[in-house]
Order: sequence, then C-alpha cells, then structure tokens
Amino acid sequence: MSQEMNVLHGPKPFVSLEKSTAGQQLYEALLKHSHLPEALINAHTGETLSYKTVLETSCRLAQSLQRCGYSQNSVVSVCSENSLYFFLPVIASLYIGVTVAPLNENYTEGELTNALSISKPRLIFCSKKSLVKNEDLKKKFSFIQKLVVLDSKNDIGSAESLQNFILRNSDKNFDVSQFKPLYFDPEQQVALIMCSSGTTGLPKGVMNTHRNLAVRFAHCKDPLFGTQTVQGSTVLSFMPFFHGFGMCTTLGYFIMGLRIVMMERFEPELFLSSISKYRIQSILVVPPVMTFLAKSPVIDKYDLSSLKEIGCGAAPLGKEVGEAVIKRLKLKGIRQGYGLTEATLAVLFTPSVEFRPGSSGKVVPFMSVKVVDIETGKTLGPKQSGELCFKGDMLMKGYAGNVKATKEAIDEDGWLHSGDIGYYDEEGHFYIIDRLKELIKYKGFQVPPAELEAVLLQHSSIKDAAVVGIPDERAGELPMAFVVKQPGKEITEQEVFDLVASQVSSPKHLRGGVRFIDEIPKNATGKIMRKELQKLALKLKSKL
Ligand SMILES: Nc1ncnc2c1ncn2[C@@H]1O[C@H](COS(=O)(=O)NC(=O)c2csc(-c3nc4ccc(O)cc4s3)n2)[C@@H](O)[C@H]1O
Repeated sequence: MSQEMNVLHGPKPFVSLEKSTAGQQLYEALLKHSHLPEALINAHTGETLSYKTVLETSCRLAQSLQRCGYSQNSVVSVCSENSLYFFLPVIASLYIGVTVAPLNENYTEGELTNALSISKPRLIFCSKKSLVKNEDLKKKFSFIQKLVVLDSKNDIGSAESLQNFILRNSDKNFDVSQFKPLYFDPEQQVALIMCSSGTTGLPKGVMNTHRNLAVRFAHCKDPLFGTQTVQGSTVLSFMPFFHGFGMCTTLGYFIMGLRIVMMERFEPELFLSSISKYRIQSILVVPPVMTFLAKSPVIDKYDLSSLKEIGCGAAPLGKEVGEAVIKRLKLKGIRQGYGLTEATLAVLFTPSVEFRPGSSGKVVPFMSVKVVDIETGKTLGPKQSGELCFKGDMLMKGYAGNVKATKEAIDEDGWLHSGDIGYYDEEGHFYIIDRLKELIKYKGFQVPPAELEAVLLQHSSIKDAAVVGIPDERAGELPMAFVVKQPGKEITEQEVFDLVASQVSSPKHLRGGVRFIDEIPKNATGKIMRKELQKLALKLKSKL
C-alpha cells in the first residue's frame, strides 16, 4: 500500500488488538486480578472495593439488568460524582452490550435535558447527591423508566438502591464462573455515548465503540504508551469519570489490575496527602494542577517521593510549568497526552522514553495523523503548522442521531478533523499551538460558545452575543461574552453574568467577563469572527 506523503502512523503495537468485546476483556481482567484486595480506594473516606467485589457485583448487576429487559443497545446513564460504585453499572453494561451515557452530575437541568434528549436512557444510576435532580428529570422525560441509587443501602422513594436492585433480580446463589459476557461485533457495538461539542455548535453524543476501548486497553499494556506501572501499583484519579479522560483511563486501570485511589473532585491537600499515604506512583492531571504542583508552597509539606509518573492533558500545558514540576518533583519528564472525545482518549502521547518539553507526544499505535494546510487542505511536512487530522481504530462511530455533524467531523476518507492547530518535528513529536475551532477549555472542561450564546439570545434585552475564550494562567481559558443590547433596553454586566450562571454549570460561567459592543463582527457567511473578538478581548484586558 503506498504511503501517503507526510502521514504519520503509530508504531507497531506491543500487543495486538483483542478481537473480543470490551466487556469480555474487562471480565477476564477482573477474574485474573480477583485475588487483589483493593481495586478502588475512596481517598475521602478510606473505603475500598476489592477486585473480587467489583467482579461479582458487576456480573450480578449484568444479570439483573438482563432480567429487567435491558439488552444489547439498550441505553443507561450514570449520573454521579466519582465514587467507588460508578464503574459497576459501566462494566456490567459492557458485559451485555448495553450502552452507557455518563452524565455530569453538576450539569443543570437545561444541560442535562440536551444530553438526555440525545441518549434517551431508560435507566439512570445516580447518587444520593444527584437523586433529586434525576427525579425531576424522570418526571420530565417519559423514556426514563427507573432510577437506581448507587451509594445507598436502602431504597429512597421510588428509587431502588443498587444492592436491592441486584438482590431482587439476580440469583441468590449466583456463581461468577457461570456468568459469561456476551459477544457482539466490537467495531459496531456502541459502548459509550459521551458529551462533546466537537468543533462547533451544541454538545453532541459521541458514540465510542467496544473497538475504541480495546485500542485503549492495548495501549495500557504497551511499555511505551501505557502507564509505567505494574499489577498492584497505585494510581490516583480525580478526573471526572463522566468525561472520556476519566472514564477510559480508569477502565484501563482495571484491565491492568492497578490500585486506584479515587477522588470525587480535586482537593489540594487531600490530593497531596493521598499521594504520600498510598505511595502513589502515577497520576493523571490537567494543566491547572500542574501549575499548582509547580508553584504552591504547600507541596513541600508532603512526601511525594513515591511519584514516578505524571500524565497531563486535556488542555495546553506551558513548557515552563512542565519543566518546573519536573525539577521540583525530581521526575524524568512529563507524559503529556493530547486527546479528544471523538477519538476516545489520547491519540498523541509521550512515549515513556522520549520526553520532549512542550510536546504533546507522538501518535499512538493503531492511529495515523496528518497536518493539513487550513487554506489548501494540502498535507504538510515537519515544522509546518496546520490542522491535526486523525484516522484509525480510536475514532468514534459518529455523533448519535446526527449524521450531518458526523460528516462534518469525519471526511469521506475517514479523517477526523480535530479543529486544533499544530506541527510535528523531524522525530514525530507534536506541538499544539492553537485552536481553530470555537471550543473553549476551562480547566480541561468543554465550554461550547454556542451553548452560552443560545442562553444569552433568549434574553429580551440582548440583540446579539458572542462568547470567546481568553487566556488564563490558572484555568487555561476563561469564557468571555460580547453582548449587543436591544435598542432602548438596559441590562448590566452582572445581570448578563447571572443569566448565564443560572442556566449552566460552573465551568461555563463567564469568568472572563462581559463586554457590551455595538455589533458582533461576522464574515460574509454570517459566521462570528472569533479571532477578532479574542484580539479585542486581550486589548480590553490589557487596559484593565
Ligand atoms: N494536550 C493537549 N494540548 C492542547 N489541547 C488539548 C490537549 N488535549 C486536549 N486538548 C484540547 O481539548 C480538545 C478535546 O476536548 S475533549 O473533547 O473534552 N477531550 C479531551 O480533552 C480529552 C479526551 S481524552 C483526553 C486525554 N486523555 C489522556 C490520557 C493520558 C494523558 O497523559 C493525557 C490525556 S488527554 N483528552 C482538543 O480538541 C484540544 O482542543
């Protein structure tokens, strides 16, 4: 097959791609690790779950789901903060071909309405904290037939507790060895529906398949592209499990038999004390946490000598910040990764032996990448900047129920257009330098401008609006709104801020501020000229 010029292919994989389903691979891994006393540890409480418990409970839950009529292609959601129980319905569903649509438990009802309208789950596994919100949603959406509470011993109202749901619907003398996960075509079977706005517009439902997950599982076993740990090693994860970063890395941890110390959210002192207490060897973070590790004086209060590896991604990491952390924590380097939900997880990752300050890594096995000129579409060579495009087994099946958006994201040759600008050096190390797409990233969280603009345009005093990201050392970017008032109408910056804050979750709040403007600059096709607004925002910021 002729090699297209300047297309970079991932290296020969260390292990071949398993042809079984993600559920079958997880079942085999949990069985293999079932002697290990700790799979998950809750850093806040010290509570643990063993691999044996994860295996048995997930199998019994799978049987319970089947007996309640949930079968291949049924959809369930998990709407919970990170918890010991979060992955039980995820793994159970993967055994039997049920699709999981994780939901951000901090989403407002409006945000959840959009996500639920796409995935239409029949059952939502929720937490006690998110129960009331999900009960309201169940009243609003007839397709939601059942709520199961993950972290309650007892039923709460009409919501069954997880343990009662399992007790009432699975064999009393359940035998794990008799349970067999189903086989189905991993390439076609949708494992996860993940929220992402992609390059433009409102959040959509990314369909990640069992094959997508199998690629991640193969990466985990790869000495160059996996976490540098061995079975029984301890990792720390506070990445939100509802997001691809937290979801797919943690599933990989189960495959490898790691001891996973999980946190509900990032709490600086608990983060540091857990590294010391559990002798954590590897952590995954986003750039704001790297800034904390580089600069906070509190770091020196803790023994972090067990830490051998830091993976960082989901947003740009400043080269200087990375180097400061390497020096302070005496690490060999930072394993940067670049990923997008539409490609499951990191598609660029720092090989364990090739650290390059400022680089987001090299293309991973089973994937190919090219850089294309944004004007001509020509594939570019080393040191030439253009849009990163990806192809391979990590690409999503598409956006659920949205063929048009899928075709806009993945071209007819099967290349996913990332909307990110970067280049690669002579050795194939990639550097991300800009974002072509409108997406804003606040602490690694997606902030789709179109979503906020839709909220603003609902207000009778607002004639037009545009939201752009402005750089921020701590958070990466802050959402900022430019607003055109309706003639004769009044509204203050604070009222605009409060309007948005009342309808969307915290990462999307207008922390970059609100500026009133006579007109939103648009091109001949009516598209908001966001780069111009970003330049104006920076000019205004410099005057403050
Ligand atoms: N390293 C990076 N540098 C600069 N920008 C980065 C980035 N990673 C994501 N982004 C930005 O987020 C966008 C995608 O946002 S998203 O859809 O919410 N998805 C993500 O951000 C996403 C999904 S998985 C994932 C990662 N998995 C990892 C596993 C190990 C590791 O060490 C590092 C990483 S990053 N990131 C990208 O298009 C890009 O704009």
